[in-house]
Amino acid sequence: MATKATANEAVKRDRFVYTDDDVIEKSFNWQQMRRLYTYMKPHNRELIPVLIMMMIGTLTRLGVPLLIYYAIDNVINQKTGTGDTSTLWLLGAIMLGMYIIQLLATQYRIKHTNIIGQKVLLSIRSHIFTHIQKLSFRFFDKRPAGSVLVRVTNDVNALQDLFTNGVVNLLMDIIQLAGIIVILLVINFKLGLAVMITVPLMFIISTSLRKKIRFAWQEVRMKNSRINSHLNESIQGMKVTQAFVQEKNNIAFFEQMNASNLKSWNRASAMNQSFGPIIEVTAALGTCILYWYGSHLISIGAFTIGLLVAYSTYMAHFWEPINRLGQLYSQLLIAMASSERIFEFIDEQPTVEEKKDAKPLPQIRGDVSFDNIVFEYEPDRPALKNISINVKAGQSIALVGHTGSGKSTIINLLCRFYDPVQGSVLIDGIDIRDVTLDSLRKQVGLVMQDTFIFSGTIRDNIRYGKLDATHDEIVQVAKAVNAHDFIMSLPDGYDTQVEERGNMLSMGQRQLLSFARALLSNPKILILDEATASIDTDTELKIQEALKVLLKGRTSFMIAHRLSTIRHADDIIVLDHGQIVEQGNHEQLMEKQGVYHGLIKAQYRFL
Ligand SMILES: Nc1ncnc2c1ncn2[C@@H]1O[C@H](COP(=O)(O)OP(=O)(O)OP(=O)(O)O)[C@@H](O)[C@H]1O
Repeated sequence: MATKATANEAVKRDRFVYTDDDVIEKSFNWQQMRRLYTYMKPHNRELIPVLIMMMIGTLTRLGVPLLIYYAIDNVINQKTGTGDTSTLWLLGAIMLGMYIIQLLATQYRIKHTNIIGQKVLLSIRSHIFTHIQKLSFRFFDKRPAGSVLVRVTNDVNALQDLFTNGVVNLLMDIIQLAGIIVILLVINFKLGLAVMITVPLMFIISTSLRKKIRFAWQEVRMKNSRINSHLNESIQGMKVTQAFVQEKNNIAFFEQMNASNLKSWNRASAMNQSFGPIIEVTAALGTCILYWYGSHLISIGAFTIGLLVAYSTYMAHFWEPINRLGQLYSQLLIAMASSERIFEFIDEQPTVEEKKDAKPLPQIRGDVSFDNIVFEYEPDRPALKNISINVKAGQSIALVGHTGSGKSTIINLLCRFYDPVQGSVLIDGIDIRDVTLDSLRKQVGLVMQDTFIFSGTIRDNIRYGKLDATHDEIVQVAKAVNAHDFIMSLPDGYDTQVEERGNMLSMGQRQLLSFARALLSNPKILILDEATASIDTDTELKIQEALKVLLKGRTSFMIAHRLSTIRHADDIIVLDHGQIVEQGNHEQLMEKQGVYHGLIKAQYRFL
């Protein structure tokens, strides 16, 4: 039965709300199974020796009790307890040989099913990762980074058991179980039937108890993931927590979560512990029937001691396959939910797609026009309304306006992170929807406000703009944008390792690095999302000088906040609620005493 892991439940206390929207189990679905199998298919050939080894292992396991029966009934004299020693030695040696074969076959099977399983997981993981690289911004708008991460890690890992053990074990268990049943029935039909009363019993107990145990562990997992989310949030927001003196509140909440987790763990663990004894009692019931009815059959001469021993050995092997089949069922249900989420992801198509006949954008001059653009992120909530802008190659454009007025949206459309609902964006007169995404984005450089610094060295970070750049080229661009001096003052110069997201660098330094990165990639069109954070006048001067170098000979679009940047722009576009309300250079707009004049005056008021 599908289990919605309390989808709408939320842990709620003060500001903390965590929803559990993860469905851990789903009912069995053949179509999905078939789709999962496509990842397994390329490894079918590798599976053949594994299956052969599995067969050898199972057959030897089934053969051993028959040897015991033969030794007791045909070699050992039951009155004197003696027998033909050489035959007994021979039987012992055969049995030992069978055990060794069984051991080797099992080792081979486990090792190789694990290898194949890991290969399958690897191909699923890389399929998802490759797919993510192609998805459009619209997709990421809807999903927090965490949920994307979970797909690549947890959901793929959840398939691990199924691929490493599930498939081969299923076959092995069915063969072993069927083999034992057939042997027991052939030897003595009535006794076979009598002792097999325990089989359905074991199935029922195993599936119903396991279901309860599964749910109990799911609760533990859910609570664990809540704790992880809370931990993550707490660590990321530590500065804010301490600044607002919320530590005590945080600790209390964490303790409450921890206590609840422990309670669930104790419950699940107690259930787990009860599983073994209950099954043992059921198995003992089978043994009782065997000895009671078996000894009766022996007394009337219809059965032998050797067969009785063989029967009890077989019955000891009953439980393993039943147990594993039950486990496989749980694995399957979990795999259904995980694979559904994985496939939902893989089926997601990029909204910004390259046309089939898209051609590479030729080397551009840098003319840009927005032709009557209408755009909306959400239906019926236009973010841009009838925007028309014409920019000549080499001009610098400043986009200004209140927050939410549509500045970043214009930039998003120019990079083709989204497509307009109406109108078109043209570069050198070519509609950007007609060219390949690669060739477009290679010629449009983007310097973001939140400069992303990857973990690695300073040199690697600059080189991100042109992977084959030489050291000299890197130093040259760093010098040109005034970044060289600060880089050389770092412990290892260009080889200094910057930690994830560049926390060791100041805002201004990060911005200079991103300028160097952009200059190295040498795009004809440059987009600059100017950082708003106040930086000291010295750095501001450095940035201004760097900007002059950077913008030379390029068409530039700047989301500008600093007056020093705006003043020098060839054209200033003032946006309000997704519309252009004013356009002109600084002097013209100041003279007009309109929205721009108001914005500039407001900025001065704070200076
Ligand atoms: N990913 C998104 N999904 C839905 N709506 C969005 C998205 N991004 C922006 N918007 C909305 O579109 C409008 C324009 O946003 P945009 O980011 O272009 O403004 P902006 O002028 O760049 O603002 P800021 O100066 O604060 O960066 C806003 O109303 C915003 O709420």
